[in-house]
Amino acid sequence: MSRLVIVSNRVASAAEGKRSAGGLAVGVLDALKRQDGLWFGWNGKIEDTADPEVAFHRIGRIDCATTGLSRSEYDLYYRGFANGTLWPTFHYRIDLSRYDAREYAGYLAVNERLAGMLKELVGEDDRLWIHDYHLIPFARACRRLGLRNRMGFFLHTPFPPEGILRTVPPHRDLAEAMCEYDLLGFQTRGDAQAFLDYAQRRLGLPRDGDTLRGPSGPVRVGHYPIGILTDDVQSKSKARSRSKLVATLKQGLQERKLIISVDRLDYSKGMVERFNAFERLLESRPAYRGHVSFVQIAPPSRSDVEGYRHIRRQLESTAGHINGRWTELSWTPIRYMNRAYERAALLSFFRASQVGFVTPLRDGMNLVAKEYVAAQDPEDPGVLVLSEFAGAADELADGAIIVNPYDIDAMACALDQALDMPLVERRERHEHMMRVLKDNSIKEWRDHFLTDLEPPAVAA
Ligand SMILES: O=P(O)(O)OC[C@H]1O[C@H](O[C@H]2O[C@H](CO)[C@@H](O)[C@H](O)[C@H]2O)[C@H](O)[C@@H](O)[C@@H]1O
Ligand SMILES: O=c1ccn([C@@H]2O[C@H](COP(=O)(O)OP(=O)(O)O)[C@@H](O)[C@H]2O)c(=O)[nH]1
Repeated sequence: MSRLVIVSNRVASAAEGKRSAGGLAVGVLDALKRQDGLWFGWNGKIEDTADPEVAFHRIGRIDCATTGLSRSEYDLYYRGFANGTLWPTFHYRIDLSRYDAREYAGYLAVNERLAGMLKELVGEDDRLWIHDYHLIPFARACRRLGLRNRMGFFLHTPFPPEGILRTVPPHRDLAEAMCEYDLLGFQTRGDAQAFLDYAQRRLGLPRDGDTLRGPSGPVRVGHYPIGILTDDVQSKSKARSRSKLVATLKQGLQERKLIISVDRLDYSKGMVERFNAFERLLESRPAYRGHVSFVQIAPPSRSDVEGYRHIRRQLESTAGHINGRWTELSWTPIRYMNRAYERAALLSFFRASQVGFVTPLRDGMNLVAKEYVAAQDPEDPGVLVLSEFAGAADELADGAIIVNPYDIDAMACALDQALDMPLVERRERHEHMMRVLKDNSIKEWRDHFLTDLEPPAVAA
């Protein structure tokens, strides 16, 4: 029988429900919960052994197989090409991107090693679903080893337009490697279109509707916006709304309104601009001084990559400056926390807040935006202020207040509008967004992708 085999750099840890601060692991775990399958990838550890092995653990019905990375693999593949070159470029930050041919060679080598390990674990009928920018050449490595399985690839980040992609020297090799998959999935129509444009113009591939004629066969291209377990988020946030943590949060607020943001500490998330917008609100509308608090939860991420160390210093100094200027004996305007919370706790914080402030400069989807909406009390919902550059804006534009995260004044106005929005309008907007989230939950994401991965029916 055919099994679903998921391959991603990040695999959820054995203790399901443990703190997890990344959307890919959260999304894949939710998608696999209802189905038997195998999930293969990195165990998150640096292990200096000449002969890395595969270890197995189970999360519910899911078998997980993981392996370590050696120090040099970690440096070249994860810290180097994946997060020092591809991540910034795919988020339109070519100023933060660098290129080193040795890192690219290391990236290819890790893909080959992982493909070799996976070969021993899969049957010939298994469907392979590969995730994210770490593993672009994975299908090509598998094909070279003789694997003929159907293979689909889903990119969780944005895919940039040609002019930006071409700043990565091996751009052509990467795009050709993408054409070894049977199906390529992107978060938004715009991302899918950017890839199709590149493949047609630069690789000269003929196109038939949503399918490219690649050198090794047809490559179907589509967009599959990742969703959440909407009902589950709703019930968890309600169940936790009377927890000790929420009581502590409310005690600290003392009836003040709460603006909340949650992001991995990443330069793509637009946190400096967001802090500045909050300060602009205090400057321009004095009535809010002492009456609104902003909580930013930002667990550290990839802290051994230079761009991340820099943004951390910048945020510390910006938050310090704003709090130094505005804090009163009984009120601290920004509470900036570099720690992760369990997801259920975050959902209960969302429900206790009046505004979800989600303003990335660029983001593949941003699951926090969707979780914020689903976590609200439908009778008295908070308002989502959302960047137009988050993938989630394609679906939530009619219910959220959409902002340009580079426009500090406009973001301050949006906060004012959100804090002051009448109940009737908040309910209408929330209802609208909930319909969208229920119609495109994580189940639809998985089912649409896997249906499209099936081979086309052969005419009798
Ligand atoms: O694995 P890490 O290096 O610790 O980083 C965490 C994950 O970050 C990124 O998540 C993306 O996927 C989300 C779900 O589709 C999406 O909402 C978000 O916009 C993306 O940024 C990254 O793409 C993952 O590979 C990482 O595991
Ligand atoms: O302290 C934290 C911070 C984040 N998250 C979860 O991590 C995911 C972040 O996904 P998102 O798509 O917003 O961004 P990413 O970090 O993947 O770029 C969401 O499900 C959050 O609820 C969490 O569980 N604990």
